[in-house]
Amino acid sequence: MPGANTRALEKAQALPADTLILDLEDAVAPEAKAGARQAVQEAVSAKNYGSREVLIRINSLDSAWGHHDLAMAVAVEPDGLLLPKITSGDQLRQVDALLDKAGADPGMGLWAMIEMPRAVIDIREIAAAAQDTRLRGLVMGLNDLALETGALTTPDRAAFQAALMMVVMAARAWGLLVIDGVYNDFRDDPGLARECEQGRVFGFDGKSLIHPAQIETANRIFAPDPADVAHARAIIDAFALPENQGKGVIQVAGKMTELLHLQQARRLVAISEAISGAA
Ligand SMILES: CC(C)(COP(=O)(O)OP(=O)(O)OC[C@H]1O[C@@H](n2cnc3c(N)ncnc32)[C@H](O)[C@@H]1OP(=O)(O)O)[C@@H](O)C(=O)NCCC(=O)NCCSC(=O)C[C@H](O)C(=O)O
Ligand SMILES: [Mg+2]
Repeated sequence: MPGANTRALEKAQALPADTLILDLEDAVAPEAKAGARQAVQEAVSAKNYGSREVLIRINSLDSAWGHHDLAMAVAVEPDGLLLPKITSGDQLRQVDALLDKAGADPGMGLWAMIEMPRAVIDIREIAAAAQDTRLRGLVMGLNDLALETGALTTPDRAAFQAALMMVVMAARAWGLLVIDGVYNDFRDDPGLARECEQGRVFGFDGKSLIHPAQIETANRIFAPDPADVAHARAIIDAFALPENQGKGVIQVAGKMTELLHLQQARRLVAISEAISGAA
């Protein structure tokens, strides 16, 4: 939500979203930047967002506002910073070093917007910064990617599918979370649902949203299916049986089930339990 929109900042206290992104970048006009920074500072300091994770999207450090945004964020300690238009791992290292120098809480994570052609091409190098920085996740920015590439945004996102999958692959290779881009037509619920389904098929952990009306759909589609959770529990129980100790492959409900499926099952159950715990 735009940092300049104080009604949205207030409304966010009751929205059923896992994470709130308070934006100081593209959703805020240049003349409103200082006011938005002040509003975000007050909103985050008040600590009224409960268990929702709070990220502040700061302006680029190359802009007139980036360093002021960073200093404010260090002071109010959000859960993380979302960095726009990242094109290299070194940019993440630079912010990481500034956070350390400013004495930021080591728990404050970094998230990178992947929205420039160079970011997609160099995604492997950007994601690898997870090894030596606070990088926690990647967020697709398809509005900027469309602007930069000239590619058209169609309902099947054909022009972006390769990029989307490259980013998911890189995130998984380096143990990062990965969030799909926004759907601009916030009154088109079937369209949003279709895009959430596609994002889920591609392996995204969730979807970034721009309007409260989009939350229910995204939560429904990205939440684990109860039947899948039940099957995951059956896999965990089956591998725990004494007769299956030391086995690498067993059958569960008629399906070949290997240790990698056990790993997947544990992840699904953990997500499901996190959602019920937060509800
Ligand atoms: C798109 C909007 C400008 C529409 O706003 P509005 O016309 O006010 O919508 P509504 O009248 O339907 O709003 C109903 C109520 O909901 C509140 N509201 C609206 N949006 C939000 C929000 N994002 N968070 C919290 N609350 C919100 C309104 O205040 C109304 O409240 P009430 O008074 O109680 O009725 C607007 O939705 C908006 O600004 N959305 C977010 C835009 C944004 O943040 N853009 C940046 C992120 S997208 C991006 O970064 C793309 C990426 O970088 C890329 O390149 O792709
Ligand atoms: Mg963008």
